Amino acid sequence: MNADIRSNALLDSPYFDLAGHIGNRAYCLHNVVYAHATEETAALLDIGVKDLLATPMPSPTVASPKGVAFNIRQSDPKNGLGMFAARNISAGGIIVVERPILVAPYLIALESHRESELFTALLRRLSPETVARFMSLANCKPESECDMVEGIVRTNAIAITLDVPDVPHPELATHRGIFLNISRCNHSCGPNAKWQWDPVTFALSLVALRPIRAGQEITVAYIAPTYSRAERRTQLKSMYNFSCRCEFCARPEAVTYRSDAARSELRAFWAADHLPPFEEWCLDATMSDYALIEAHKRAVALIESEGLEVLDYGKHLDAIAMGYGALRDVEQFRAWTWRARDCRPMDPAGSRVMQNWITDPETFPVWGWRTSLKTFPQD
Ligand SMILES: C[S@@+](CC[C@H](N)C(=O)[O-])C[C@H]1O[C@@H](n2cnc3c(N)ncnc32)[C@H](O)[C@@H]1O
Repeated sequence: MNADIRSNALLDSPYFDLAGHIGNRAYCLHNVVYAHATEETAALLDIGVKDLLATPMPSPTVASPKGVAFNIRQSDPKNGLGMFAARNISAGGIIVVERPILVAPYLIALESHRESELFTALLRRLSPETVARFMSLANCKPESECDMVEGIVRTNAIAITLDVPDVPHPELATHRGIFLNISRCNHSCGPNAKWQWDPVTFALSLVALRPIRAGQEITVAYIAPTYSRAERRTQLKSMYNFSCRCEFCARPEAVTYRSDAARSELRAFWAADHLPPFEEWCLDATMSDYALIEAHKRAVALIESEGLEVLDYGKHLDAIAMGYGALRDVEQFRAWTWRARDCRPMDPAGSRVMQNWITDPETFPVWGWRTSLKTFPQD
């Protein structure tokens, strides 16, 4: 393979300088080796990138739940197959942890090969069962655009970042992976799950963003969901060739108008200058006691109405709890810390710390900061 692609012997060194070789890439086909696992992954990698990856890859730090939490079956007929909850799943719960079957750079500096030839070469390194499952995945691309293998990759690839230096060349870390189960998740503009990639263990977790009832479809967002309905639909059509049929796109026009405004407000929420930093609010008596708390509560309300827990929901809950802690409001502090703790069931260490704060609020690191520190600015 390398003979046909531009090669550079320098890249074969594990200590090579990643910068400076952008115009002279050499790739290799590589089967990733996992510790204590039999999953198979065929990867097309820059040779230098391959040498920087751990081998064998360590075991995932989070495991798939005991007993299958999902099944794959027909969704709305026009949406094809989808992933459905096999039992009730709580917010923050792991639905499945999966290794990719194929990995390739997001951008491949090709001189003579077509992408589809590279993907076909990768498929030859996998078992017939895995190849058959790959070939059964959805293909949204017309034949006039690309062949079936490339169409399947382009329909199902999920962006992943490898554990290699990405400065000043982010493309060296930026890759795409194909996952046999998680690829079956359909898109929603108010998704109830999200992808969480761990580059160190090469594992993708699917995590619930809010409680999902048994039988409900599990959805993710293929694109940033804060754009307007019209913008989202244009993007989904051009990237994945479908007209979104999620419940948020199906809302009546008047609701869509409010929804677009809410999403735009959420997109701007963390922008610089929008809110004073927490320490500044603690010190400045000219600001309302509730300035920060009310802003974050509004964001929480907008997120809940739009189904956008994917947008830092936990960070807003933390900020509200912190605000009440700084004001020494025991009751509200406990209530919001409880909520912040409940959206992190997979973080036992963090949950324990929060539980201690609920039991004894005075141990919260910024307890009473605003009530004891706030001063009026001097002229
Ligand atoms: C990655 S696949 C998802 C799984 C796919 N439904 C299957 O049968 O394997 C992406 C394709 O699913 C369909 N799809 C996903 N989300 C959809 C939605 N919200 N509305 C309509 N079609 C959707 C589209 O055909 C899209 O190109």
